[in-house]
Amino acid sequence: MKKVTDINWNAWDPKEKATLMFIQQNNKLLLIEKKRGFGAGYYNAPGGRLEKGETWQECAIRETQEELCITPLDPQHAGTLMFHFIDGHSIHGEVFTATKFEGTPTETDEALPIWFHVDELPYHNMWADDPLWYPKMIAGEKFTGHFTFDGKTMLDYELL
Ligand SMILES: COc1nc(N)nc2c1ncn2[C@H]1C[C@H](O)[C@@H](COP(=O)(O)OP(=O)(O)OP(=O)(O)O)O1
Repeated sequence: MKKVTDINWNAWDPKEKATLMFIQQNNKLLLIEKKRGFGAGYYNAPGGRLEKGETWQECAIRETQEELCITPLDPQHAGTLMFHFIDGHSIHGEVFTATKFEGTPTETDEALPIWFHVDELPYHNMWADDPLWYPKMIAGEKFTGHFTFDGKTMLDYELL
C-alpha cells in the first residue's frame, strides 16, 4: 500500500512501537547523530523501541538515558507518528518533549549528541517526514502523522 488513504489507520497493527524524545532549550533542540541501527547516519532525537511492560513515557526516558546519559525531566506528550513501509515493516512512534534534564549529554556507542538551533535544523540528513511535523512540535501544537515509505523514500503522508 503506497497511499496513506489505502490504509485503515484505526485497524493498522504496527510491527514495532518506538519513542522519540526532544530536549528543547533556548530555541535549540538536542538531536543525535544515530551511529547504528535503524536510521543510522541520520540526525534524529534519542529514542527507540518500547519494551514489554513499560509505558511510552518510560521508554522515552530510558532510551534517552541509554543513548545520551541524561534524564529528561517532566516529559510532555507532543504527537503521534505512524510509518508504513511497503516491504511490510511498520512503526508506531510517540513523540515527547522536555525542557529540562539531569546530567551531561555524552556520546555513547549509539549516539552523538548535537544541539541545533530550530532555524538551522539539518533536514537534508534526516528522515523525509521530519520537516513536515517538526514545526508543529516546536510550536507546541499536537500532531498525528501517517506516512508511507519505500525504504528511505517517503511516498505519501497526511498530517492531522
Ligand atoms: C521513517 O521515518 C522516521 N522518522 C523519524 N523521525 N524517526 C523514525 C522514523 N522511523 C523510525 N524512527 C525512529 C523511531 C525510533 O526512535 C528509532 C528507531 O529505533 P529502534 O530502536 O527501532 O532501532 P534501533 O536503533 O535499530 O534499535 P534499538 O532499539 O536496539 O536501539 O527511529
